[in-house]
Amino acid sequence: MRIFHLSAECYPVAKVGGLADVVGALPKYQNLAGLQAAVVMPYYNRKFVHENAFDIVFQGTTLLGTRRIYFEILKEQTDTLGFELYLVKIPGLLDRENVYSYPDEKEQFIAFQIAFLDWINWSGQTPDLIHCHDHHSGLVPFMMYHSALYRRLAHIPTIFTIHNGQYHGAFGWEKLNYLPEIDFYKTGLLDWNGAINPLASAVKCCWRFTTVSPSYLQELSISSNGLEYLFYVERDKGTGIINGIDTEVWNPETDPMLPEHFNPTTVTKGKQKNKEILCERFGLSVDKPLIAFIGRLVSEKGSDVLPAAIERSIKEHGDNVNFLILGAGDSATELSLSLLKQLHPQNCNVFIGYDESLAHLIYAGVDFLLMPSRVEPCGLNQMYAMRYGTMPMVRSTGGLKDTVIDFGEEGGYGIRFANVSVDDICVSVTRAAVLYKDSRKIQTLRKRMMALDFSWDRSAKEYMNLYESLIPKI
Ligand SMILES: Nc1ncnc2c1ncn2[C@@H]1O[C@H](COP(=O)(O)OP(=O)(O)O[C@H]2O[C@H](CO)[C@@H](O)[C@H](O)[C@H]2O)[C@@H](O)[C@H]1O
Repeated sequence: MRIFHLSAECYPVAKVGGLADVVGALPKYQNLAGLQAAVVMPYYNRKFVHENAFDIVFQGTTLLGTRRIYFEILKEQTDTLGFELYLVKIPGLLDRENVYSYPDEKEQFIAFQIAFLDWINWSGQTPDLIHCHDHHSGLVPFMMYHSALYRRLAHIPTIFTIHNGQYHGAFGWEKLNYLPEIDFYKTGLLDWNGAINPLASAVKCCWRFTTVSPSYLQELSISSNGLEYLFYVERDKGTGIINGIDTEVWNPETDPMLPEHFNPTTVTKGKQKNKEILCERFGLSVDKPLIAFIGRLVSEKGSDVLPAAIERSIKEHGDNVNFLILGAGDSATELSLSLLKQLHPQNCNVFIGYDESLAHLIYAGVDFLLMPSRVEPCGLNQMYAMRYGTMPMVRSTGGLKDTVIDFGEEGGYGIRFANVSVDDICVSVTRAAVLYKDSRKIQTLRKRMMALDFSWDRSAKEYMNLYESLIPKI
């Protein structure tokens, strides 16, 4: 079965967040299970692209409104990532360094999708299924089924996976002419609330959509930035499949980004060594419980509550608890965190920015990972943390609810709290600080977490079952 995954991000080519991790891992595990899964993404002027060799496998021109654009499809020569990787390169549009936030972002992603469809159409390829991820590829199902240009592809099933339902990629109707000639009677399938909404269109037009956890599927009908009714009406098309993690990349026994490797037997010593290195670098004490936050500093992640919660916790615990933050995003939160670091240099440090290897060291070296998310479609950080013997402290929502059981319950291993509030976070910090003193219990819980199976094998199988239900002949 030949599958194309379409995504704006893919680790290690270009990563902004968890979307990249999933698209960089799922196809690899699908291929190991016997599928032929490939990834198609925009070309980025980045390290991976410079360090690997590519062939131009297709060249074409297409129209974006009145503008004729030239595009190339590049294929990485050796399939080094465990799957075929294709990049869509469009000079002046898809050849830049960053993934998001350019003023002509809409044009970039529309051109990406059109170039992909033109390529498979004109090169005579007929994949068994096309799997689109998030709104950046959300117009593909509509164009395949309602543009005469792509009639040859109209029988191919499409799956749309929602990693983040807060972002829709919506734009005004004045840009309709960017799309190839479409069936005018079907324009309602593009619309939500008076705009062209790629996420809504994908949910309406795809054969099936998935969310990255079962709880998130339920939550979308209650809160999805205006699409609640759509998710309610289309609920029977949706399936929640929890993400896996790439256990080859995230392996504390072999991770090249860790100064000290460890396994469940050597976890206490291994984590202590990594903690020492981390504390030395950030001027923190190894003897105190160390709680970290890693992620985008945005409201979805609840990061705006962190400064007040950390400040109060430090006071409540008479300086006997330490915090380390790695992230970037909202400038007001960045500023408050930086001030906090100046006020409490012995108890709190902050690294504003993106640093993949520091993230690995933090997962390995800290005792607890705090995730006070308002919205968390799946969350990968808590799974990375547990794989590295670090206890997650999570707000009970979305995928966090589906993957973390409170240690107060039978067989539990994490800390859960109900609200994104200073009060709830402080209570969980207290629970963490008390637990930290019980080293035997901590050791038992670390081993329990490290024994959990968050590998892709299970989730890849669930996607496979879904694909098979759409293509009965395989
Ligand atoms: N400053 C920084 N430096 C280094 N590394 C950093 C970093 N900030 C974030 N990261 C890394 O980026 C990834 C974030 O993954 P998440 O799943 O938490 O986030 P995201 O919200 O982007 O993804 C969305 O898609 C994923 C995948 O489906 C869902 O799990 C999630 O709930 C949904 O919001 C992790 O690998 C984390 O270590």
